[in-house]
Amino acid sequence: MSHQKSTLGEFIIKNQSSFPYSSGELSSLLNALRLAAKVVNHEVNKAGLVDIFGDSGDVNVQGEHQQKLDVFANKTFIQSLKNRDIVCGIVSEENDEFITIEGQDKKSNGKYVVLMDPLDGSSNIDVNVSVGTIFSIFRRITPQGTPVEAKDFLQPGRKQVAAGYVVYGTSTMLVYTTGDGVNGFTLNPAIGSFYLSHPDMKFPKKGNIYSVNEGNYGHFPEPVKKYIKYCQQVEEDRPYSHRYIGSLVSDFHRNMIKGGIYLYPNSTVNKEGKLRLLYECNPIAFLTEQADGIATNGQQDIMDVIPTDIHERAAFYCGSSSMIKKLQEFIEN
Ligand SMILES: O=P(O)(O)OC[C@H]1O[C@](O)(COP(=O)(O)O)[C@@H](O)[C@@H]1O
Ligand SMILES: [Mg+2]
Ligand SMILES: [Mg+2]
Repeated sequence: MSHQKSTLGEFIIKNQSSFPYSSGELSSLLNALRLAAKVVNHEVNKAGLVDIFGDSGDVNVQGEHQQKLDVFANKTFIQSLKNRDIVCGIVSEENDEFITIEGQDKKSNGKYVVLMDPLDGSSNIDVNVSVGTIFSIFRRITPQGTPVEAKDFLQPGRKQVAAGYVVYGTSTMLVYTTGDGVNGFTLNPAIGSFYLSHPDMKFPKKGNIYSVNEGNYGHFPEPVKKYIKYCQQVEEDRPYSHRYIGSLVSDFHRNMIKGGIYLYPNSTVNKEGKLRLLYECNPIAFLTEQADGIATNGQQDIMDVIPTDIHERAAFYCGSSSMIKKLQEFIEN
C-alpha cells in the first residue's frame, strides 16, 4: 500500500537537514523537478494520442533533429525551474548556450545551476520504448546577484550537490542522490505522488548484463572489442546477456537493479564518444558511485574530468565494480 511509504516530498524535507548548507532551497529545487517530471510523464503517457510524436523540424547544437517531446520536456523543466528564485542558470542539451535566470530585480539571485537532458532516449519516443530525463545540480561559483558565467557550469562532476533521473517506463520513477546514497521513488498515477519504492539502491558487485550498441563494434577501440568478446565467451558464468534499450537512463536503471555494465566508447565514428559529459555522464556517474559502482571514461573517473565546453562529449563506461575493473584490465594491457 503506497500510502504507507513516505512520499518524495516528505523524504526531501526529512533529509534536508543532512544536506550541507541546507536552507531549504535545494529541497524547493528538487520539488520543481518533481513537478515538471509529472507534467512530462502525463504527456509521454498519451503520446500517440496527441501531436507529440515525431520531429519538431528544428535541429539542436548537437546536429540532432529535435523531437517534439524533446522540445516539450525542455520547455516544461525550464519553466518549472524559472518560477523559483533558486536557480540562476540552466544548461540543456536542447539549448546552444546556457540560460541565465534573473529575478524581478533583473539580477541572477539563485544559488544553484542545473544541467539537464530533458528527454533522454529520443530515438525511442515514437516506438513506445522507455525514455527519461537526467539532471545535475551544482552550487554556483560566482557570487549571488552577479551575472552567471560559463565557469558556474564547467565544474568537475565531484562538485555536484545532487543528481538524478526520471525514467518514463512501465512505471515512472524518479531516482536521485544528494551524496547520501541513492533512492528511487515510483509515481502512483492514481494519486499523482511519488512514493519511496527503492530505498538505498546499490549496484550488485557483479552482474551478468552488458549494454552496448554492438552495431558499432567495428569502430570500437581494441580493448573494448576484447572486453565484448570476453562477455560473449562460453566460460565460467559467461556468456553474459546482451541488453541494450538505446535510452541511457533505462539501460542504467536496469543495470543498477540487476547488476551490469553500460558502455558507450569513443570510436572511429565518435572520436570523443557520443554521450555529453555535463548532463548525461556526470549525473549518472554521481549515482553510480553513490550506489557502489564505478564510472569512467577509460582513463579516469568521469567525475574527475575538468570540463571545457558545456556540450562536450566523453567515452563512458559505468556499472558493477568488478565488471568495470575487468574492462579496465583490458584497457591497461
Ligand atoms: O543509438 P545509439 O548510438 O546507440 O545511442 C543511444 C544513446 O544515445 C542517447 O539516446 C543519447 O541521448 P539523447 O536521446 O538525449 O540525445 C542515449 O540515451 C542512448 O544511450
Ligand atoms: Mg540523452
Ligand atoms: Mg536528450
